Amino acid sequence: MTQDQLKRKVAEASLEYIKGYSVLGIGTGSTVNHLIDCLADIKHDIEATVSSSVNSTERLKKLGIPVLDLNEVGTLDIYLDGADEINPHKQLIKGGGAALTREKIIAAASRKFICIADDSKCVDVLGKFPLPVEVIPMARSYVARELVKLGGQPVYREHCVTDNGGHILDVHNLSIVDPIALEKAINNIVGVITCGIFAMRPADMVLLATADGVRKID
Ligand SMILES: O=C[C@H](O)[C@H](O)[C@H](O)COP(=O)(O)O
Repeated sequence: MTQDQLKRKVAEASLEYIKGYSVLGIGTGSTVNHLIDCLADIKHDIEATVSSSVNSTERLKKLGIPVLDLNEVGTLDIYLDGADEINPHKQLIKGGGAALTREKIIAAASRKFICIADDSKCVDVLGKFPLPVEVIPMARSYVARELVKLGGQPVYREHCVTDNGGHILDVHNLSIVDPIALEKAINNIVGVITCGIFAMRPADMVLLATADGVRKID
């Protein structure tokens, strides 16, 4: 089975877990794109969504699924999103698609965060995937120097402007043994909007597609 087929499989499996919820938080990325396609079949049960990116918003609206501003909704019952890396504590690296800040806001504002992914995303220690850090553009080189002091090798993601007008630094060579401490340290650098470590607010449940089926990690 290809990685894309696994993504489809886990997206389909996640429908079971959104039954009974009429307002859904929807993430960003290729796994979520499969989920959005699957939502088309059950769109009459969905009152509205809150989306973490312009891309997901456009896809949802194309299907006729309403998208609301998070400010209008308040606390969300459920949020579904993919990940770039997942450790055994359900802590994540996210932001490969540059949507990390809005994703982190929706995750923080949600009672339950279900991460959907294929099993290639599982690691023991986070950091093999270069850590995305969203920065205010004028702070880019200052933040990069501070990230070097933390042991990383930041690389500017050229031609990428986030939905918030931010720039992305992808930080290589980090072995993230204490994800909460590093998340706090990076978020404390002046000019950082947020970093792609989701450790202070990890996923509550991970649905993982494997060649043998979808595994639930609760
Ligand atoms: O910014 C993008 C997001 O964090 C995605 O959820 C993450 O990159 C995983 O994407 P995909 O489902 O395409 O592997």
